[in-house]
Amino acid sequence: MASMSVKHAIAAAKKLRSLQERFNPGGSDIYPALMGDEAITALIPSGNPLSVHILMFTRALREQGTDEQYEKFGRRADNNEIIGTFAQTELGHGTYLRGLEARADYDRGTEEFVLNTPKLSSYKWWPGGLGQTCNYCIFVAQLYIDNEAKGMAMFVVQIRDEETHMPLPGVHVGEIGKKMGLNGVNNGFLGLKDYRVPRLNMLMRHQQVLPDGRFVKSPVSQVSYFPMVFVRCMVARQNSNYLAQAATIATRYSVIRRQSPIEEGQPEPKILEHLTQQMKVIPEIVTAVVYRLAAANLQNMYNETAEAVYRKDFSRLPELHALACILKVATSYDSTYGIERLRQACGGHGYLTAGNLGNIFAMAAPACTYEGENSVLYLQVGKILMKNWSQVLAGRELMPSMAYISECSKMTSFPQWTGSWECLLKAIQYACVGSIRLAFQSYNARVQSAQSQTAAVNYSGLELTKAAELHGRSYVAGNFYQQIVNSPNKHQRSPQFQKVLENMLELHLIQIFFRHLGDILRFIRITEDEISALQRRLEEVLKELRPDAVAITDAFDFNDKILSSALGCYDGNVYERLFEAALKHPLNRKSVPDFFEAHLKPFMKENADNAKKSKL
Ligand SMILES: CC/C=C\C/C=C\C/C=C\C/C=C\CC/C=C/C(=O)SCCNC(=O)CCNC(=O)[C@H](O)C(C)(C)COP(=O)(O)OP(=O)(O)OC[C@H]1O[C@@H](n2cnc3c(N)ncnc32)[C@H](O)[C@@H]1OP(=O)(O)O
Ligand SMILES: Cc1cc2nc3c(=O)[nH]c(=O)nc-3n(C[C@H](O)[C@H](O)[C@H](O)COP(=O)(O)OP(=O)(O)OC[C@H]3O[C@@H](n4cnc5c(N)ncnc54)[C@H](O)[C@@H]3O)c2cc1C
Repeated sequence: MASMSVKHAIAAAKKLRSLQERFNPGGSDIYPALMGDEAITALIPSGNPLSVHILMFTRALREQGTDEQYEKFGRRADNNEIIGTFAQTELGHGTYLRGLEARADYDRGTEEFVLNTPKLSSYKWWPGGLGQTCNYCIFVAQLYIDNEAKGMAMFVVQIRDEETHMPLPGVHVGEIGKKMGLNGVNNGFLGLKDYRVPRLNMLMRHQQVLPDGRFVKSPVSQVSYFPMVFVRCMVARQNSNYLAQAATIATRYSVIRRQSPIEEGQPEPKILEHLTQQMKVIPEIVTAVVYRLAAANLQNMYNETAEAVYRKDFSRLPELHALACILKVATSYDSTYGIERLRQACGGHGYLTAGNLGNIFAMAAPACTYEGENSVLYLQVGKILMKNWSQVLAGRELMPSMAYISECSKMTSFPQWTGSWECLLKAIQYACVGSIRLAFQSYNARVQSAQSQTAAVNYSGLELTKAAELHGRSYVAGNFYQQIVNSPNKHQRSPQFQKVLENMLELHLIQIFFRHLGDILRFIRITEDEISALQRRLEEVLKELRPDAVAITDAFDFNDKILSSALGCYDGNVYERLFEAALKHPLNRKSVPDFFEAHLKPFMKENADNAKKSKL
């Protein structure tokens, strides 16, 4: 599987090169890489072994290395002359980066770093492509000078000979084993023993070690985390894509499959005529659209921030970090749960490999873990919200994506309930700010009672993650509302198209309202009649969107090869394709399976003989 994946990945990487040249000659725009990676990823159901090379290795060399280091290593990596990965996570640590055990000791006598993974738990473990594909890596280690820890640093390390691909002396490298999915990615392990690299193999754009061993600290230590921020932005887009693929499959199947008359004596309808089926499928279509728009926004913000960081302007880093965390978590959670809901909406056939929904789930699900485990990132955002609430209390302005927090903090009560879109959006934001205030009271009380910040974060963790989740909902719903209601190109849309978009906004806001009704009722008084009115509107907007469901998913424009699903094929010949796939199964090559003579027949005969004996 790994070699097939590498073959496909190389073919797609060549396509990526032509995309890059067509869309952005010589540029470093992310979109061709994004498209290329999506194409590669979608065309290789077992995952793309070059993904981390494309997304992290090349980018770290460009953003963390000096111009000279880019010339030496980055250009060859961009040109796929060398293939690398990003080796940060260890067998013993993934989340807690300050606990990483791999070390780099500076030897001023030879102007080299001596790299070691001192214990088994220090082995790098998980990096994509590390097992067999890569001959280089970015090796993340704790930097030591005269045995004094200086923090994390990144090193360009060659792990295999470029001609023979043999592991180099001092390198212990291999595959970590079968996974739930992505088994074409050859995630690997790496141990280094007294492995020496020249001083100039440490990426030194932001921090330096001088020949005499003097250390020049980075102006902003967090800039070394920047490669992860990019991938979190990527995950937001990639996972909204996975959800869109699954929604396309389930929608097409739901207008082919007929089951259970709605009226006695009537013919069996398409299953998408059942209201409960509409509630399983249509909200997922809308969620895919909502996150694709949010991810595009985030990507633009990433590009702007990356250019600023390149100019040593780090001012936008904190906001990008917060948004990248919140969107990575929200899209990976919602896409993973949404794909499983869509699989279930396809009944038994949804469980067949020929439907491909299981594989799309297996591709989407690990994003809840990699690039920052989701609940850890929610806690990270919770901490940032605490900091920003202190700013609100001090009357200071907040970053643009948190401006609503200041506005809501000035409201003494929630205005008269109208049920309008603005009202629904404000209700979600108001509940978020109420949750932030409560979390802050708990967190601050703990800090005031002499608990350390880290301990206070831990013991306030449930309220911090709730506040973070609602902040994510507020940001995503607010972005969608702006794009539908206040977009500058709204006038270019046909009235019919605008109506479909507004129906999607109506559905998204009502769905989020009902999902967080408990959180909202904690801070806002809403009557039973007002809630029942929203229930009616939910049923109504599902009915309104039902005729557009296929057209919206067709507009995602996934061809049959990308969907790779007998349930979601464009021509709708589901049963013929399911049967065709079944007949291809190896067990159908013979009428009598080999196990009959070897196992089944003796087993049945032994039981028959025993039955006869027991009658005698
Ligand atoms: C294989 C896939 C195939 C197909 C799919 C194709 C495409 C799909 C897209 C992507 C998938 C492709 C590849 C994925 C491969 C996966 C790679 C990895 O997983 S790489 C390893 C990822 N690891 C992590 O993310 C580690 C998580 N941990 C952390 O980030 C930090 O430890 C944590 C943030 C939790 C804590 O940071 P720490 O410095 O220890 O402490 P603290 O929280 O106090 O923060 C201090 C200070 O720094 C600020 N900060 C923290 N992080 C960042 C950041 N990233 N950027 C900017 N600022 C940051 C933090 O806010 C705080 O600031 P203040 O001091 O409070 O001001
Ligand atoms: C498919 C895949 C590809 C990957 N590719 C790469 C790669 O290319 N390069 C790379 O370096 N890494 C890679 N990783 C590793 C990934 O980054 C880590 O798995 C991830 O960062 C989580 O760390 P961990 O596995 O150590 O989990 P842990 O951090 O041990 O998490 C286990 C549990 O502990 C909880 N926990 C941990 N810390 C805290 C805390 N402070 N507060 C509360 N709860 C906490 C977590 O929430 C989680 O529930 C990959 C992983 C996967 C699954």
